[in-house]
Amino acid sequence: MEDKGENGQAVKYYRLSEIEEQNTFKSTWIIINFNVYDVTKFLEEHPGGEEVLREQAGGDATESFEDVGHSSDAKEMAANMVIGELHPLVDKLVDPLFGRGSYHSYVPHVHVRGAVTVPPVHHLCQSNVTKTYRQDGVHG
Ligand code: HEM
Repeated sequence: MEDKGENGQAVKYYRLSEIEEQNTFKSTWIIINFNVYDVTKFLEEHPGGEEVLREQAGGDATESFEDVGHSSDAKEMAANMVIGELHPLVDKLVDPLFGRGSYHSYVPHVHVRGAVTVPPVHHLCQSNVTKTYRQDGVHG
């Protein structure tokens, strides 16, 4: 699926299942903040070592990336490795409470358009909260 990004350029969206397959030395992708990074060529150059990247291969590395407190230089380097974004629709049925720990970080991106999966109730509530104000000033 392609779409227009903020700067008008085409954005490539990858399904989680596609990303999960890219976990080999031949092709190593990671997700950070819904962006998909191809770090295959960077493995050996990574100052933190290739092992930490390999451990996150095919999955969501947002938390580990943030925990390290990477410098702004590191963030710039990462920006050059972006190949696309995580697809906004979750394509797998994952138990929201007992499944992968990283599931929750995908949830805010989920738009329910007849999708196979339903975000946890509290997220639905958040997006459905609407306030109506009646003309007599009483909050409905
Ligand atoms: C595209 C993604 C990444 C890029 C471009 C990147 C880049 C860098 C750079 C430039 C450094 C040197 C220190 C700094 O400038 O902050 C560094 C250190 C480090 N990185 Fe990454 N990194 C990436 C992803 C990750 C991930 C996903 C992890 C954890 C799983 C990780 C773990 C570390 C660790 C442990 C260090 C060493 C910190 C230290 O020695 O104090 N990095 N990384």
